Amino acid sequence: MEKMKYKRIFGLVLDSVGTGAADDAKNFGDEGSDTLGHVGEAYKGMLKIPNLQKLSISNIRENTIEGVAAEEEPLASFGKMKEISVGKDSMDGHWEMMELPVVQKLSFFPNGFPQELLDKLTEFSGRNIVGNRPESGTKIIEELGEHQLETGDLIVYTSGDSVIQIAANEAIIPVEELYRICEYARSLVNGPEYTVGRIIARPYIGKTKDTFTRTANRHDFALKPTGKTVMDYLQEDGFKTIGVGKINDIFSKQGIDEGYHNESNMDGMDHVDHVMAEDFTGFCFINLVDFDAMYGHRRNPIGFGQALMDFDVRLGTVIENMKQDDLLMITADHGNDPTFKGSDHTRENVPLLVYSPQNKKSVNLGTRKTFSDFGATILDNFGVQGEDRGTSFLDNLE
Ligand SMILES: O=P(O)(O)O[C@H]1O[C@H](CO)[C@@H](O)[C@H]1O
Ligand SMILES: [Mn+2]
Ligand SMILES: [Mn+2]
Repeated sequence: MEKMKYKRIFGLVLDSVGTGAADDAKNFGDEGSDTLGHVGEAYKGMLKIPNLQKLSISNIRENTIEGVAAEEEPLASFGKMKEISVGKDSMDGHWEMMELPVVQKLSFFPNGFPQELLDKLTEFSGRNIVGNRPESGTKIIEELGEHQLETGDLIVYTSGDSVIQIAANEAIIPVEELYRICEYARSLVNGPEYTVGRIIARPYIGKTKDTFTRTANRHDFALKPTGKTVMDYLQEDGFKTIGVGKINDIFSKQGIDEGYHNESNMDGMDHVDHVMAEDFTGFCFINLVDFDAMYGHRRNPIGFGQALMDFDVRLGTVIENMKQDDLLMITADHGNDPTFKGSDHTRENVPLLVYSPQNKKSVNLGTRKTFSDFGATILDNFGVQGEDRGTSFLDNLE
């Protein structure tokens, strides 16, 4: 293939690592949110992310991240991306990156779920339902977990996203049973009346409210992609597609040849190291979810910063291991400012860092009009025709 500039492309999504309120943040009540900026402020100059810094994480911003200087000679090309999908959840963000922006109306449940849905869940599972409101997942198990241990009731809750989340103590509702209930819930909300982005199984362990801990058996049952994605088109043309972490759930495995489940960010980076040692031609799409699930939603800026610093060390290894014809693109799927009100995602622009050892220059890629530019660039590289919903920046990279 004559045009193929890069043989392997690694797309690395730092889940929820946004870089400042998007211009439509007001519509979401998210004006003033800035995940990276506020994590930097919480660290008062002590946030040490030298590899992200080298790649130019502060160069993309109007004000640099505290303690992280803008580089004079950055290693990567850099920019930001703006989201056009109607929501600010992981599914919206990742689908849009793969040229499938979510423009249909999804169902949200700010006042709890409709009774008919709850009745069906009870009938299927033989269990009563408690919760039934938007809430933080760790708060709701603290509140209702002991009740669940006594009664076996299901804890069903939502958030600002289009989600039905079901929390279940593994000791009393086995994970397999929980998954079956979630699959059933999935079948109820694929439209047209209710169209829900994700059903999320939230298993946890522990005997008392102070010791309840969620486990890595979390599983997301997303809406099936409503059309073809960049990964489908790559696969059809014989290029290899690999999903690491939540990617597999978010696309219901559609368009993915080889998938890896992550136990944590560090486990995810182990998978990345493993995949990098393989010889393939194609695209590896990676999601690291701890930033979001463990620190963003928990509104814990110190934990968030530590996760960034831990990731940064592993990023150093990735950079060292990259081959001449590899391309690394680092971005995020939405924001989740750990200093913001509430516990929901925040509508932010996301960083875009694009690095290859073969590139000689650092180019400012500006603010991309849609996350789909990410996928368009991948297709352009491999000479594959897709939906043309984004603008490739391949030719900007030198
Ligand atoms: O509070 P927890 O259970 O982590 O849930 C959060 O995780 C979901 C998926 O990102 C979000 O919609 C938010 O509700
Ligand atoms: Mn996400
Ligand atoms: Mn989240």
